[in-house]
Amino acid sequence: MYRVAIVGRPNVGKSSLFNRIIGKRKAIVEDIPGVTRDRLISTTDWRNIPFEIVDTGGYIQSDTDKFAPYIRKEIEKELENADAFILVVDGQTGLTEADKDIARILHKTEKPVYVAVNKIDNPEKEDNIYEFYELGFDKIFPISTIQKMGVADLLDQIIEDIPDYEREALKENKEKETKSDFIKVALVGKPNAGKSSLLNAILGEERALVSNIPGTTRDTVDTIFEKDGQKFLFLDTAGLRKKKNIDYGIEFFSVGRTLESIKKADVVVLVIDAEQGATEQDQKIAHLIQKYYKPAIIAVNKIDRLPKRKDILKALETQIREKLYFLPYAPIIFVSAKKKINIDKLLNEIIEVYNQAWKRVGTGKLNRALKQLQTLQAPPTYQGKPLKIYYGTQLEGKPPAFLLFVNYPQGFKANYVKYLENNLRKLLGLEKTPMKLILRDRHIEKK
Ligand SMILES: Nc1nc2c(ncn2[C@@H]2O[C@H](COP(=O)(O)OP(=O)(O)OP(=O)(O)O)[C@@H](O)[C@H]2O)c(=O)[nH]1
Ligand SMILES: Nc1nc2c(ncn2[C@@H]2O[C@H](COP(=O)(O)OP(=O)(O)OP(=O)(O)O)[C@@H](O)[C@H]2O)c(=O)[nH]1
Repeated sequence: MYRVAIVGRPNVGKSSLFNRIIGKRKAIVEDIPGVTRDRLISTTDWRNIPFEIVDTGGYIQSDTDKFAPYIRKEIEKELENADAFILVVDGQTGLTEADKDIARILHKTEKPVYVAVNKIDNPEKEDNIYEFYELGFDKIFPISTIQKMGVADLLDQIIEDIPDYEREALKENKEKETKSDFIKVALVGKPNAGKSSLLNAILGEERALVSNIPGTTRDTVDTIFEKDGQKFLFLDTAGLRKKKNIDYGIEFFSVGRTLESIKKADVVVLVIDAEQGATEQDQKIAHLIQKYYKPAIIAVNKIDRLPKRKDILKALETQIREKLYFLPYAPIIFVSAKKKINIDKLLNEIIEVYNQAWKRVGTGKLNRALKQLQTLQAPPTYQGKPLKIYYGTQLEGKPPAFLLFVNYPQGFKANYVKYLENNLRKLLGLEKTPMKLILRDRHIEKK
């Protein structure tokens, strides 16, 4: 996903801007190796276009140039990761040496840089932005996060500069993802959920090969496992096979490692402790799964500890669905690693979910479904004109992504897109996989 990083010296209002952009959404801490300060990240959208926004955090509470080395290191890390930058500066203080330092680093990249001159709380102060042209960037916006001014214009410009989605999607596919012999599985979950036990239950008596797959990070160890002719590759199982003694705080949960496994996986198994139900930490991991559009299974472990009553399981399922409402496609399976309950079922579900993620839908079938859904519930109007979906086509690769050509992409509100998504899942047999709907202006095609 397109990633926009907020950078700037301390106290200019980076966090205020970040919070204004994400609104009521939740941010999670992103763990980047080598970075000294926490980074907050959230997926958000503007005019229906999703993107990621990162708050690179404050650096050091000092206004001397002593913090320059830190800033340099942190921003240089982000130069690779982000697709665009918002350089926040303080319009009341004016241009500082530290701003220039940061600008110098940002000039190393070709990626777009937007200068947000913050604390312009009064339109009369807009002239304060001119001195910032010295930084060498021409997209400069007066904003006030406190007065809620200027942020929309800034976001409009950012969105406009995002390269067209289809090209992006195709570029991803060029990395040539093909359906391989192995299903790469990440077993993730909070400490003590039972990941190690579950892996052992899966491996059972059968001898698993522990392999060091070349090209992956040096210290990861993956485990190959084969059952009834289907090969599975369990990712990063070193920590699961040999217990590590890391004391995760209750508040802080390091997602770095988990994130790496999730990114690599074909299917993510999120292990949840049945006695606790879905917790805040599970929610954080689930957000990552969703963010990377990963097929997933929610394995509710330790059911041997619960009384064998249908209503209890039902209530647990409801709690999990509510808490992890943004992963509606992930099947829930109740398992016990200890008593080996439903282990085969879990493996079969991994295969099923994997196959759905690779499913190809014919253009005829897709367009009949789109037509049917528009007839059942017509899209709303936009600026007095009826919205229309002309036709759709599936993009290459997984998970299923559909490009829909419409008259006004910006007019389609989230609830109608959700309606389409939910019902396309049913009509196309994609209930267990994430899916992307990309709305595109039909006229762009002709440009
Ligand atoms: N007047 C005014 N003050 C603002 C505005 N935005 C932020 N501030 C104030 O500026 C100060 C710093 O804001 P933060 O958002 O914490 O700045 P930051 O860049 O994230 O700071 P660090 O975490 O130290 O790097 C706070 O006291 C804010 O209230 C604004 O638009 N106008
Ligand atoms: N009753 C019961 N206990 C289980 C089950 N699965 C795991 N446990 C217990 O839960 C505890 C944690 O299990 P682990 O497999 O070490 O959990 P983990 O998720 O790998 O933990 P970390 O390595 O800390 O991330 C151990 O005491 C296990 O014996 C289960 O199905 N039933």
